[in-house]
Amino acid sequence: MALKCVAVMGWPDSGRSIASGVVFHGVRNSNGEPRKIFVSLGRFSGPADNQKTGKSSTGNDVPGKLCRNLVSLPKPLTISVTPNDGTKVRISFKGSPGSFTEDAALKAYPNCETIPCDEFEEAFKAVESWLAEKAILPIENSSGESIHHNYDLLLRHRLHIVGEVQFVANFCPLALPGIREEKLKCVLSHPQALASSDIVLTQLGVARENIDDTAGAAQYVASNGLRDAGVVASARAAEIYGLNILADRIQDDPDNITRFLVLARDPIMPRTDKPFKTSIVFTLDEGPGVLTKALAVFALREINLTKIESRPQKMRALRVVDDSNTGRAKYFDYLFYIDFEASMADPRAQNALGHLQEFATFLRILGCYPMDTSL
Ligand SMILES: O=C(O)C(=O)C[C@]1(C(=O)O)C=C[C@@H](O)C=C1
Repeated sequence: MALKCVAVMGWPDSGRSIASGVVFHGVRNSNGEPRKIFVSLGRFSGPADNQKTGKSSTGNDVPGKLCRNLVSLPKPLTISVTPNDGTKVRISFKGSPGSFTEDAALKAYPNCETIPCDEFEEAFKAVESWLAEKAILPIENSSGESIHHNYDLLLRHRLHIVGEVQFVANFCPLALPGIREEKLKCVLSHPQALASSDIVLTQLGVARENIDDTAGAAQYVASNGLRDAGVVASARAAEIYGLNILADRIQDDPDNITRFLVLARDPIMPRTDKPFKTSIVFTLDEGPGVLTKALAVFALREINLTKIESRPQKMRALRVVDDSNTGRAKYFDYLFYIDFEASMADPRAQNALGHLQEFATFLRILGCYPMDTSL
């Protein structure tokens, strides 16, 4: 059967069914039965009552049909947009005021109100409970580290990626006023900041102590008046907590970039008039070459991949390949996270995901959002 892909974009019109996504018609299992046929970009919170008419019992558009009222959709959200009523957009983040994540939020939304949270999960929950409109979280660092926990949270929660921010973190050693660097016995900071400042910290010969976030470390040293402890944090943290900046840019790699994701309750409208990226997560059946086949759906359409990450499926980490469970290996089941350079409004991306949906055992679009090309 020929695969037909239809992009469906819509907006909640009565609160019940949020129809914004990509629907793939005509995908069937090997036994000929229709397979679950939509890939959610938005939240399809109600069942598709009538796939033929595209109307729910309440008369709203439902997944399965192209919405006809595209022209009357509300203005799509874009990065740096403030709410219409003039209030500041509220952005939750994990960390203390003065952290690099807050810097990234201010880069994308200069007039935003930031909401510090103790944990990443709390930042998600702040958006889900309408305390914040958006959340921002680090996802990867150019030094090679991915923040794996945040990949897991993206899947566990139903927020949508609506933007990315690339940010060069400028690491500065800070200390109480009057303290010179020779007096420091230890330096406190986020493990990423300590690892990225290895050369300078080794020269100083100081012990290193991990703290949850760079600005939290600055706050701790300042509020406890620690005279033999320094901090690696931002210049803004120095200002907020009354510390002195002893040096600038001590990171081993001056272009050490952290990539942050901006999340919101609703997706934004995919566009083709500027570079967009799409992030997905999927699972595959076990078998030789299945991942190669999955990646080929993008290569065939000349779609560039910018990131691939795999994470074990936490809920069923071990799969028994032999029902008798005698003498056979057990495999980990993996989730594959991929970012690719194409908008879901681009037929190439729709076709690639339609193709992937033919053999992926699970597929979710985490978001389609403008690429940060500022660096
Ligand atoms: O601790 C901070 O200031 C943060 O914003 C967190 C974080 C991270 O999680 O990687 C962000 C960017 C910097 O590279 C260091 C730490």
